[in-house]
Amino acid sequence: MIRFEGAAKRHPDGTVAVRGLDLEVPAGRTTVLVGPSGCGKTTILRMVNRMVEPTAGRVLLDGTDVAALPAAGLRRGIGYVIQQAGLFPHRRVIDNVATVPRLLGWDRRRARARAAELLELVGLPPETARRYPAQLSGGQQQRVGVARALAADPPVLLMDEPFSAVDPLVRAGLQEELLRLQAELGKMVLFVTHDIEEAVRLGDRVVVLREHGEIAQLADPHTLLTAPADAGVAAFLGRDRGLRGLGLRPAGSVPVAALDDRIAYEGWQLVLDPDGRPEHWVRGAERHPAPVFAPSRDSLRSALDAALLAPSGHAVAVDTEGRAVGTASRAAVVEALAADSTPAAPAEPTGAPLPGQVPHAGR
Ligand SMILES: Nc1ncnc2c1ncn2[C@@H]1O[C@H](COP(=O)(O)OP(=O)(O)OP(=O)(O)O)[C@@H](O)[C@H]1O
Repeated sequence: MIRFEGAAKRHPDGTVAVRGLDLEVPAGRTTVLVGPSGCGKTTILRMVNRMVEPTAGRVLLDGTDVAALPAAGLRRGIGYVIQQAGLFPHRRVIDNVATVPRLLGWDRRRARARAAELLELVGLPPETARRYPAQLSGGQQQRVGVARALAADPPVLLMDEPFSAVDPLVRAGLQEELLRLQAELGKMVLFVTHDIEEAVRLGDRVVVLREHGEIAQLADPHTLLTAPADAGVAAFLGRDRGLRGLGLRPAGSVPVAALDDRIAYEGWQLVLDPDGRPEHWVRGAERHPAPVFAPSRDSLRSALDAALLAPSGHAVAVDTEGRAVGTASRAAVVEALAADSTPAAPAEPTGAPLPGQVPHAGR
């Protein structure tokens, strides 16, 4: 387990990158740090392998303060994957992957055999082994980066935006591969991304950060999407951000409940204009716009946006004329996402989807 105890980083110029983080990263699971640019994600990740030393607090790895461990040895025991893979350009792919085993004193033959095994594990054809990194595609280079990080079978993998430099299709393939690998290997993965779709897809737990590495919410993806902690998190999940893959899928599968005055929308009441078009959600003196989606025309993305941004937690479904026909709760939208993303699986009769099902919503 990795444990951050009041871990903070203040740069010499006074910039506070991370104000003081308390966080536990459990073994065998994938924990994703997500948040806007500059919120401190990379800084937090690098505190683990001592590429950044905290200016206050500490980071414990399985109970030992990493500051007490020699940096080189610590890093050999932690896989590290970065954007653009960071491969050695003048070494062949096989020798890139064999680097850490060689540093650990393995003979060349054994290190190369292990490297060949790993290239296969990450889905690279054997002929890529003899090539140089520049002779591979971006997606293949990222796979080599993952193979290299796994070479010494480290219990911990740090991944810093590892897939953000490749196009969306390749990226989806790499994410798929990581899910498969993780199901097989069960590493302690700490993964950084600014993409909420990637976060909910890969994470067993998602840590939404705001400025200075402050935790806005820590939850499994299902909880995050159905019960964002506050308006800031909802806005981050909602409009303009991530979950783009959902934009291609129709919202027709979202179950819409009939409008009913008796439903308590957490105290909010929906106000319609004389033609039946939604105007506002009103609660006492509070008044908020009522985000809508048209099931016949809009995407799941629009339905999710509307549900996340509605103060009542319910999106208003409208017909093609914009008249309200019913409402859909956040949970209903998220369940539609989960159902839609697992068409091949036998249908679960009832109950909320488990964490781990919903994260694959982007597929
Ligand atoms: N050497 C430095 N000196 C001063 N400020 C720094 C230094 N390195 C990073 N920072 C600042 O610390 C903050 C956190 O940086 P960090 O790279 O951890 O953010 P991030 O969330 O990973 O961002 P991004 O998503 O853009 O990569 C930023 O405001 C950044 O400008």
